Amino acid sequence: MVKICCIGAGYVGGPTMAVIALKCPEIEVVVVDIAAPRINAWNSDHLPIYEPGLDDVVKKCRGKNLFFSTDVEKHVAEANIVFVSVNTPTKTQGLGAGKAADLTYWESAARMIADVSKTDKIVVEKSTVPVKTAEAIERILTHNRKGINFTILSNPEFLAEGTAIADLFNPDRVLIGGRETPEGQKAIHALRDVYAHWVPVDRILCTNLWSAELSKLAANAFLAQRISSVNAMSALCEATGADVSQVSHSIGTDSRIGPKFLNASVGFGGSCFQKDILNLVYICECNGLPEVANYWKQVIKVNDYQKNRFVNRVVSSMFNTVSGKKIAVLGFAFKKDTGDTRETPAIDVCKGLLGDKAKLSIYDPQVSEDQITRDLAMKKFDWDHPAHLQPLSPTSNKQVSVVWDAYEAIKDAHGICILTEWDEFKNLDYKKVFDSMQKPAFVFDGRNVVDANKLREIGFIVYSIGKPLDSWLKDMPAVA
Ligand SMILES: NC(=O)c1ccc[n+]([C@@H]2O[C@H](COP(=O)([O-])OP(=O)(O)OC[C@H]3O[C@@H](n4cnc5c(N)ncnc54)[C@H](O)[C@@H]3O)[C@@H](O)[C@H]2O)c1
Ligand SMILES: O=c1ccn([C@@H]2O[C@H](COP(=O)(O)OP(=O)(O)O[C@H]3O[C@H](CO)[C@@H](O)[C@H](O)[C@H]3O)[C@@H](O)[C@H]2O)c(=O)[nH]1
Repeated sequence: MVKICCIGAGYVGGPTMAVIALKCPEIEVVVVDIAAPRINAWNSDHLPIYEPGLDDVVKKCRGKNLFFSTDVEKHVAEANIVFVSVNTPTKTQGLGAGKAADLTYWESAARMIADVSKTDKIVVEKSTVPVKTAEAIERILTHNRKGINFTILSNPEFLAEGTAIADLFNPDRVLIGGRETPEGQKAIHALRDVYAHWVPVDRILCTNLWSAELSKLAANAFLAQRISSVNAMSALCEATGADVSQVSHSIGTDSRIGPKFLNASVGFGGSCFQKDILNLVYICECNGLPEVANYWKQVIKVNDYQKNRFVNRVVSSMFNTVSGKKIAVLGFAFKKDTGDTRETPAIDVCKGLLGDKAKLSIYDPQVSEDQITRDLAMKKFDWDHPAHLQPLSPTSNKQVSVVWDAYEAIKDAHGICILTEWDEFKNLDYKKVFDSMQKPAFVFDGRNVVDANKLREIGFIVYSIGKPLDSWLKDMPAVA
């Protein structure tokens, strides 16, 4: 029987392994983690992450061929295939701080695999890592081996949060990179056989190790670049009277461009895009390619500009000050259908508004008060971010309340900022909302989810990203 062990029970390890277990009933899958609370949650009725469809998949296989455990060493020792799906955040200190990937967790996992293994293993890089990481990992594994053969593969994950289960069931492609040696090819085939249980073989792409590692960073850079491109256009739309949705639709019908990932927004967030582009920038710099590094860095700068621009729009529209004014923040997660707040644009927007002494009332259906408080207190690494990302003072903490209902957040507010595109924000009773607010009542739609014309008929002053401006907003000072 093939035994798979996955190190790291996070947003990738948990869902990915649950789907492998579901689709491959004859394979035993154990997901291990050093974080006991996370493993306990995976073994409970309240899974540690919110992801549509995940509960069903876990319930179908948990206790049969899917297990969650903190006994990391035992399960790694018993496995034939070990996936490593640990976090690889941006380094915050030392060489490459603010850009390079922090491989501490990866290295410690690799050392542990080398220490506890007694049989040959395929070690699969599931985490997103810098190109050439496999070489370093190979060195760690082979340096410590006692006659054991380790074959390393790169199998980056392309799922997006909020649609993880659908993405895993029906991936555009599965990518497997390996050494061009007989052992490397044999390992590629073994992993391909696992995915071939449900993924058509023509969608399983096999490449060399470095292409697979770099493809992951490249895919995220290209995706994020589309958002920064459309967001840059949104600023120009506001200045000229063009409508960014019409522009996106028009360019998206060109089959070479395609319609997806062209929604203008308050900025992209999530644990991956910024981290992976910074990592790419660092790799380019280390390889003596400053022009290429600067090209990709600009994607992040435009994203910061977009968040900054949104804050400035809010403040300048409200008579150039939000001091003491209640602002309702609807949505804190980085996108809908997830409770994940890593790098959410809401953090920067909230900090910007707090910097101008606003009082915030925040509501998100999936994010807890604890999480929001932690996020707003966290100091962001400042490599060359704009100055609006001000550290939070203890007084500004008192200016934040977190509530469990959108109407409660909105009551008596001067303005509403929609920062996540949760479906429920489209369907609020906006007449009731208007009646409960201070006047003039403002809506700043950072996700273009509301029908701006309908809201204007009710009496709101509405700002939608990249859309023709209300006459009220046109006369306000220029923002940048
Ligand atoms: N989140 C996503 O949507 C996504 C998608 C594709 C790829 N990725 C990449 O996948 C990797 C994991 O991302 P994530 O979002 O699942 O991270 P995560 O932080 O949710 O999970 C990582 C887990 O690894 C555990 N861990 C760390 N070191 C360990 C060790 N030595 N032994 C055992 N457990 C250990 C942590 O406790 C944590 O629970 C990252 O490299 C990320 O870039 C993430
Ligand atoms: O047209 C768009 C599409 C997305 N976003 C924003 O972009 C961010 C990222 O969204 P998305 O890519 O859907 O979610 P992630 O879970 O971050 O997934 C990305 O990052 C993962 C981690 O590497 C990859 O596996 C996925 O393929 C890649 O889409 C979110 O803030 C979205 O709101 C926009 O602003 N406009």
